[in-house]
Amino acid sequence: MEETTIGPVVARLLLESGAVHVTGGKPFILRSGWASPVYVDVRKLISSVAARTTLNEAALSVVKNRIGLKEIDVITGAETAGVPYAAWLADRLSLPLQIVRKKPLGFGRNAQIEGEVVAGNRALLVDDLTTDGQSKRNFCLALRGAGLQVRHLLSIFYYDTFAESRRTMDELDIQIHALATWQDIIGLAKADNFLTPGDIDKVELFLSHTSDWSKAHGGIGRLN
Ligand SMILES: O=P(O)(O)OC[C@H]1O[C@H](OP(=O)(O)OP(=O)(O)O)[C@H](O)[C@@H]1O
Ligand SMILES: O=C(O)c1cc(=O)[nH]c(=O)[nH]1
Repeated sequence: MEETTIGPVVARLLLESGAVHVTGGKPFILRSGWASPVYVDVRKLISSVAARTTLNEAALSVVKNRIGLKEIDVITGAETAGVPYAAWLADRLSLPLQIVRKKPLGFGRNAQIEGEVVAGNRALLVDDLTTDGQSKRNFCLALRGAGLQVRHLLSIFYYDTFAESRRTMDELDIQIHALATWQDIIGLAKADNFLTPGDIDKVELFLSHTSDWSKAHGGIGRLN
């Protein structure tokens, strides 16, 4: 897939599937405690065979053109929503698959990484979405603790508005490769009337003043 078409194509999938929710009332509370007027439910796409084909094409282009096929030994899906996308990609690339859990299972082998772990292998971490990157820190540290190398993250959707996520990626020395960001969604929503002008204003205000908006609506104002 052409590099320049990936963002708009994936944004269209998200908008057409109804994955982009803008609240008319109570704000959404996100994983880290941010309050938000929007919630992108990327998981919606796992049920669509057509979306699967498109996302696979987009992900393949990203791996080939931005990362390099020879740079990856294993595809690692992040619990929960990253797993299907990772499995599809591993299949297309004929690479091994792993799952990284949010925390060790707590019984049995007490494993946090499922599948075969080969120390030194270069893992491509795959998740459905990235907001402030705190889950990625957790996943990445678990993988590195097990001896894997992690330099690249493939995120189907990336907010790309939280200063915290950029800082986290820098600290972890990870490159994020997103198939779509808010810029793609807003651009398409404006061009094709997917969202009302009022909702677009609401989202844009949140995206440009994320922590203030969150704090004023009952969420956190910064990460602890
Ligand atoms: O913290 P970030 O790195 O910015 O990413 C946000 C996380 O929030 C979601 O997971 P969540 O735990 O809500 O749900 P899931 O178990 O369905 O994946 C999403 O799948 C990301 O893993
Ligand atoms: O950060 C989150 O928890 C989050 C945000 C979002 O838009 N969608 C989602 O599934 N999780």
